[in-house]
Amino acid sequence: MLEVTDLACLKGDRLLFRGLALRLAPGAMLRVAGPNGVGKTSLLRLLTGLTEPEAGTVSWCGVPLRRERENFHRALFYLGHAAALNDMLSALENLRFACAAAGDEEVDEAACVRALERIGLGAQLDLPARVLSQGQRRRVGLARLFLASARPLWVLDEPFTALDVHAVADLAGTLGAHCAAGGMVVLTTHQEAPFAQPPDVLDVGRYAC
Ligand SMILES: Nc1ncnc2c1ncn2[C@@H]1O[C@H](COP(=O)(O)OP(=O)(O)OP(=O)(O)O)[C@@H](O)[C@H]1O
Repeated sequence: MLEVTDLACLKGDRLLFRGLALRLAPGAMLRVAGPNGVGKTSLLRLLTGLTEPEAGTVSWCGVPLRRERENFHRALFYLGHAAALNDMLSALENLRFACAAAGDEEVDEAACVRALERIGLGAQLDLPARVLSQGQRRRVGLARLFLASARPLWVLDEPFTALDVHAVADLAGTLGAHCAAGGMVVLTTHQEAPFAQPPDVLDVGRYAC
């Protein structure tokens, strides 16, 4: 269970939002909505513990994040809005590096190959990231979803960006299946996706200062 109470976010000398509250139970999917610049990415970074709130608390299983970091990070899969790839490394090497950096020690090369094949990059495994298209770069990051089923909380910033219509539908199905299995998803997106069960929506603009 992820719970947020009375959250405020300061950027520079500007208070973006305050009084924001949410609760995410197993099986739930939440879409964080609002116009450009309202603070969606900033909220996701607060939810993942990457940044500290100006006020309020983010709790995981009833314990504030600042006292729960290790357990929380084992439970979290976070995908930022930029595809953070090393252009010199291949798609497979990038995925293996991302898994190692996240502490997924049990993930071996064969599992990474299967994940990349599952996401439609079977023919690009050994291509350097610098020659991949934007959608293919996005897919390298998303391939980790197929290795992260043990992590209940998925926080995804614009996961559909640059994906074609089939990949959008496939990803929507993957996220729905994760929730149906008791996982939780928080995402931002500016585009509609064909979810079988429409996610709950949190409009950050309601809390804007
Ligand atoms: N150091 C800073 N000083 C002042 N404002 C900042 C600073 N850093 C970020 N901001 C502002 O914080 C706001 C929130 O940015 P954020 O990326 O969270 O928005 P967003 O809702 O995710 O936008 P988008 O839909 O465009 O991705 C923006 O208006 C941005 O200009």
